[in-house]
Amino acid sequence: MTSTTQPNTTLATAIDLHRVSLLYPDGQNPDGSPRTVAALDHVNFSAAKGELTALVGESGSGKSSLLSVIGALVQPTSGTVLVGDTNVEKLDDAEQAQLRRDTVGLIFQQPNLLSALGVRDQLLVTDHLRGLRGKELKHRRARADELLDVVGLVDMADRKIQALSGGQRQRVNIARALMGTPQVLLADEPTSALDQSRSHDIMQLLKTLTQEFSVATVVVTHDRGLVQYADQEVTLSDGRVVSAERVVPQVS
Ligand SMILES: Nc1ncnc2c1ncn2[C@@H]1O[C@H](COP(=O)(O)OP(=O)(O)OP(=O)(O)O)[C@@H](O)[C@H]1O
Repeated sequence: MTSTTQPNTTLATAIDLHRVSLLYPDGQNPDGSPRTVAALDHVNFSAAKGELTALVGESGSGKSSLLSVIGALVQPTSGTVLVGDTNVEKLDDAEQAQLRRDTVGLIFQQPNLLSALGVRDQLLVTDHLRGLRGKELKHRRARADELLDVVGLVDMADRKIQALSGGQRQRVNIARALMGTPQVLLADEPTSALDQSRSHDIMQLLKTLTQEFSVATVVVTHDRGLVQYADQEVTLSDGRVVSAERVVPQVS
C-alpha cells in the first residue's frame, strides 16, 4: 500500500514531496546494461511546521535518502520537492547550498562538533560560514546564548566540547542547527549514541523546540519507544512509503 502523509491541515506545510524517486547505479545486468537501485520509489511525503515526524523502517529502506533529498544534499531522479516555499529542483548549486544554510537545520547521529572550539563558538561558527563578520557576528552571541539556554547549556557556553557528555554534545548540535532560523529540522538517528534515558530527553527537547520555533522536524529512528514524541509516523520499506499515520498521544 502506498499512502500520502496527512499533516495537521491547520498548520502550514513546510515539506512536500510528490512522487519522488532516487535511483543509484548498481552495477550491470547480465546483458551488460546498467542496473539501478531505487533508494526512493515514487514517495509522497509532507510535514507541517510545528510538527515532528518519526521516520522509521528497516535498514536500507530509504530513510537517510529521504532526509538527503529534503535537505537538498541529493537531487532526486524524478518528482517534485518543496521545502518551505522553494521548489528544490529549480535551484542551481549555489541556491541549493543557500537553502541548506538558511532553511534547513541538520542534526547527525554523532555530533560533528569542532573539538578546538568552545560551546558558544560551535554555534557562532555557522554564522561565520554564512558570511557574517565583525560587529554582525558579535550581535549573534545573544542568539547563541538564547539557544544554549533553551537546550539547558547556557552555563557551559565557554566550556570546551571535550568536557561535555554525549547527551550535552547532542544538545549543542541541536542548538547549532537552529542558529540559522530554519523552517525544517532534519535529524538522522540523533539518539543512537545515547542511553535510553538521554534518548527520551533529546526527543522531548526536539518536540518542544519543534513547537516553540515552529519548524517541521523529521527524525529518523530505529527505536519504536521514541515514536511517542512524534505527531506523525511514516514507515518506509524498499524505498516506498508503506504507512503514514497520526500518532495518538500517550495518556500519562
Ligand atoms: N550512494 C549510494 N550509492 C548506491 N546505493 C546507495 C547509496 N546510498 C544509499 N544507497 C542504497 O539505497 C537504499 C536506501 O539506503 P538508505 O541509506 O537511504 O537507507 P536507510 O533506511 O537510511 O538505512 P539505514 O537504516 O541502514 O541507515 C539502500 O539499498 C542502499 O544500499
